[in-house]
Amino acid sequence: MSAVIEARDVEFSFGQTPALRGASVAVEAGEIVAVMGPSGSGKSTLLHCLAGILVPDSGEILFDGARVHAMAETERSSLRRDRFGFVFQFGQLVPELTAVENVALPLLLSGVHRKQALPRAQAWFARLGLDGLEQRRSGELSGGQAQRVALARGLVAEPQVLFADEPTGALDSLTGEEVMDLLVGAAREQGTTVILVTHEPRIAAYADREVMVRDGRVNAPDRIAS
Ligand SMILES: Nc1ncnc2c1ncn2[C@@H]1O[C@H](COP(=O)(O)OP(=O)(O)OP(=O)(O)O)[C@@H](O)[C@H]1O
Repeated sequence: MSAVIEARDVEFSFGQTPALRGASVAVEAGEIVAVMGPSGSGKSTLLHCLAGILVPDSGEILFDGARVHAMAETERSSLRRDRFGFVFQFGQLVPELTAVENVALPLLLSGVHRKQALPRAQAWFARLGLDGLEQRRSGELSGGQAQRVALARGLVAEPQVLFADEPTGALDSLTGEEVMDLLVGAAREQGTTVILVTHEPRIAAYADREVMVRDGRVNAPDRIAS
């Protein structure tokens, strides 16, 4: 099978600080991959390069046959909006909007009319056990509830790839596992590919496969010891 998204020999530095030093990884459609590794090893930078948020200094990012590293910012921005979904450690909900408006946001930004977007967003509330919380603002939600709202926002537009950077990092372990059950269940149902950055083996265990980032490079787990 061929990869839906791939990094080839990617290098990226923040000024003088090298974050990626020839990172390569290929992820197949529908696969759930956990990106593991020590703090500062380059996990988030790799995710940001794959998602077209950062542009590599050298190397290639390929998505569905397209050369993401060579795209103009406007093209990468449409790609992120139309084909990718995102969930971060701290849900990053827009505090001025209600929970249902937050979930509807990616649809509204893609040009879906409010009349269609809000019911589609609404449908996620029952699915994620959030019934009745639609009109709350982020300050009126628990951490676990807010993260489920963020997950719904990441998946509502049925992205091809969901990028999740420590999505359970701010949650207690039980709530974190609930969020992971929902994330994996919904992704499998939609056939969404998931790239999940985590340093917790318990969370990585939800993935089909783990890759390990060390010193800005990606190793298969069985090659780490050598
Ligand atoms: N905005 C930035 N400016 C300068 N250096 C940065 C920036 N972001 C990351 N770095 C550096 O790049 C390297 C890789 O960072 P990155 O955040 O990708 O690692 P990580 O594996 O995700 O770490 P963590 O698990 O702690 O989140 C580190 O040396 C880090 O200090």
